[in-house]
Amino acid sequence: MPDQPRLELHDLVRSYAGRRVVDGVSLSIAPGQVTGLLGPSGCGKSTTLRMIAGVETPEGGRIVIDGREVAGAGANLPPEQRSVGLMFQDFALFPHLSVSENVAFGLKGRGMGRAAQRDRVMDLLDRVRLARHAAAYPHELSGGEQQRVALARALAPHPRIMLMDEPFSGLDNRLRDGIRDETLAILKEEGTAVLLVTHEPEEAMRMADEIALMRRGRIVQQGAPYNIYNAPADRAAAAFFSDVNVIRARVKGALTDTAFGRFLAPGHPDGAEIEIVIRPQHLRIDFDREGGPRPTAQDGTPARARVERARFIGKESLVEFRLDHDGSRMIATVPSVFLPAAGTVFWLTVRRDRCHVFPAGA
Ligand SMILES: Nc1ncnc2c1ncn2[C@@H]1O[C@H](COP(=O)(O)OP(=O)(O)OP(=O)(O)O)[C@@H](O)[C@H]1O
Repeated sequence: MPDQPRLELHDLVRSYAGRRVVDGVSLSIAPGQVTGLLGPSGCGKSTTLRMIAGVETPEGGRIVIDGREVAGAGANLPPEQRSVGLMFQDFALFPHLSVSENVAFGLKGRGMGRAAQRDRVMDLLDRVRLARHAAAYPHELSGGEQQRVALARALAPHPRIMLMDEPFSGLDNRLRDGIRDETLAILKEEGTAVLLVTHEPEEAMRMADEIALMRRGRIVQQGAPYNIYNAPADRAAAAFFSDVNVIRARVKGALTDTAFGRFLAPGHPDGAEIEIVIRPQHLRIDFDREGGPRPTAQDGTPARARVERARFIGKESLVEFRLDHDGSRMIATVPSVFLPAAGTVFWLTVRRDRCHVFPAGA
C-alpha cells in the first residue's frame, strides 16, 4: 500500500499533575516525508515525541506505525519494537566505543551476520563522510562530526520513523546549516518518515515538507511551510515566524477605516474589533516627495510616518516608524543597508494582498 501513512497520531492526550500538556494531537506522516513539529517552549512537543518513541504512555488516543497500532486502548509496544530512531540535542555517543562500534551498536541482536553489519556501518559512515574516522573515538571528533555519527547510529537499523528533538541546537551557527542539509539528504535517501521537533521557525522551514504548528498542547495549523507563513491561522501563528505589525480597528458594514485607508473585513460583525496583521517586509517605503505616492486600489492609501530608529541587522535593515495619524509604531525591513536618520519623513504603504485580518485578541 504505497499511500499508507508511515506514522499516524489520533487524538493523543497526556496530562501532568492534572494539566493536559498534549490535548488531542492528530497527525499523519508519509514515508520519506519530513514534518516539523514547531511551537514555543512548553507547548507539548517533546511529550508528543516521547509518546511516539514509547517512553511515555498516552492516556488517550492511538499511535499507528505502518498500519499497526503501537499504542492505544489495545496495545502498548515497548520502544525497541516500534522501529523508531531517535536523535536528540545531547545525543551522547558511547565514549568508550569507536565510531564504527557506536554505529554498529544499534544493529546488535537483529540477527544480522558480521559481514552484513560491517557493510551497513561502512556504507553509513561513507554517506556521513566519516569512513576515515571509523576507528576514532568520539572525543577525537568535532561537534559536527559527532552529530553525524549519531545520525549514522540512529539510521543503522533502518528505522521506519526518525524522531528528532532539537537535534542541531548544540551546534554553532556556521556548522548548523551544512549539517542540517546533509542530514536531510541522507534521511530522504533512506525514505524514513521524520518528525522533527523544534522551536525555531527557520529550522522547520528549512527542513520540513510540512509544518505542524503547536500551541498549548494542540496543533493549531498544519501545512506546507509556504502556506503556514503566508496564510497564518491567527495572529499568534503569524507572529511566531517574524515580527508583525498590528493595526487595530473597528468594523462598520464589513469595512474598517485605518491610517492606510479602508479595508474589507468580510465576515466580521458590525462593531467588532479586528487586527490587521502585516509582516515588516510587506510595508512599502516611499520618499516624501510631492505629497507622497497616489492611493491605488491594490495598495490603499499611504500613511505619513517618521523614522524613530534604524538598524542594520545583517542581511537587512530594520526601520521603526511612528505614524503621524495616531502615533502608532510600525516596523519595516528593507534588504541590505537602509539607515535613514531619526525624524526623516516617509510614506508607508501596506501590501493589501499580504495583510491578514483577524478578530482582536484571538
Ligand atoms: N515528566 C513530567 N512531569 C511533569 N511535567 C512535565 C513532565 N514532562 C513535561 N512536563 C510539562 O509539560 C509541558 C510540556 O512539556 P514538553 O517538554 O512536552 O514541551 P516542549 O514543547 O517540548 O518544550 P521545549 O521546547 O521547552 O522542550 C511543560 O509545561 C512541562 O513542564
